[in-house]
Amino acid sequence: MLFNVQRWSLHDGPGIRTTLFFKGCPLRCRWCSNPESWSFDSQLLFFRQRCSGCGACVEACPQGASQIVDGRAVLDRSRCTGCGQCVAACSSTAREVVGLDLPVADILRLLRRDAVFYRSSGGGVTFSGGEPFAQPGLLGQITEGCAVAGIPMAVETSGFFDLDDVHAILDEIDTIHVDLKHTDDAVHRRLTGVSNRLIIDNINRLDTMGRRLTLRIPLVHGLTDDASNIDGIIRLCRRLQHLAGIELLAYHPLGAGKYAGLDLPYDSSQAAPAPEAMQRMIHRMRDHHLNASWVGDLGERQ
Ligand SMILES: C[S@@+](CC[C@H](N)C(=O)[O-])C[C@H]1O[C@@H](n2cnc3c(N)ncnc32)[C@H](O)[C@@H]1O
Ligand code: SF4
Ligand code: SF4
Ligand code: SF4
Repeated sequence: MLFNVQRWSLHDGPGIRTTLFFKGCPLRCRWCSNPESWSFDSQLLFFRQRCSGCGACVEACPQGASQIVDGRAVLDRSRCTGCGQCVAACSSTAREVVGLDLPVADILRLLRRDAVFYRSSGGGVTFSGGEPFAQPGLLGQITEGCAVAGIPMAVETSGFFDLDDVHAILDEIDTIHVDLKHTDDAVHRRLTGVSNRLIIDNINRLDTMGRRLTLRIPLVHGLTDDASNIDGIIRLCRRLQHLAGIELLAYHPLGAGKYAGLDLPYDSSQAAPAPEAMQRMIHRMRDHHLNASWVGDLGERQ
């Protein structure tokens, strides 16, 4: 299952791209801008502040998951299956379903239709998410179809996957972006819910296999921008033989509203490091002959 298909994307790899966002992720990064990607199942986003209390969703719901209480709709998530039947009934755009269960043939048709733009711009398809490697069956069928159609492929991954399971898929993918959120395992567990050992192991294995990868670091002030993390990343990167570059991503709060729509808590005190601190990190990495750049909110590179 996907949760979004973004055409004309300019920042998820070279050229003009179509980005496929895969649903489902084993991590829970505190700052994640795509919390609707976490669950592998279809889900309802419910924006309470837009609700007029008309009651149409109560009629439409086959599960009895919606009720009107004090003039506003209340959603019982334990009953909601994310079927989306209430969405069309709601004239206030208070409801939205995330989850696209598209047949692979339709996805490939869409990509082939955009292929003319890939050819003229050096672009292609990018697999993102969520964690694209967490759905190896779907990803494998799409990569197979893209390989036949000659569509260049890129991936944005958390690095948290079983490399042995996805070896053949990786062989088809041209451009690899792997995140590393923190080099300290205990901190990584606290911030993302999982250990970083598999991620670091995969980065090292990909490098040993001769794969050129770009390492991405999301920088959240006070969480991932500490000197020990930057030093740890420098140490790791200096050992890699095929590193294409390091991209520092400054935290942005663009996903904040979706947490409320999913009834998830969000820490709105999170912030990006100051621009001067970002520049210092870049220079420190460059002092170690690493090809580091800063990618801003809108994908602009500095
Ligand atoms: C949404 S993720 C999808 C790929 C994969 N799940 C991962 O984390 O690498 C794509 C990129 O967005 C970054 N990202 C996620 N939330 C962010 C935020 N609030 N601010 C800046 N970058 C963020 C991730 O670090 C990752 O490099
Ligand atoms: S998504 Fe389906 S189950 Fe959930 S509230 Fe709407 S109609 Fe009911
Ligand atoms: S249909 Fe929409 S506006 Fe009407 S009660 Fe339900 S959520 Fe509120
Ligand atoms: S790994 Fe990516 S998609 Fe998963 S929680 Fe972290 S930022 Fe979000």
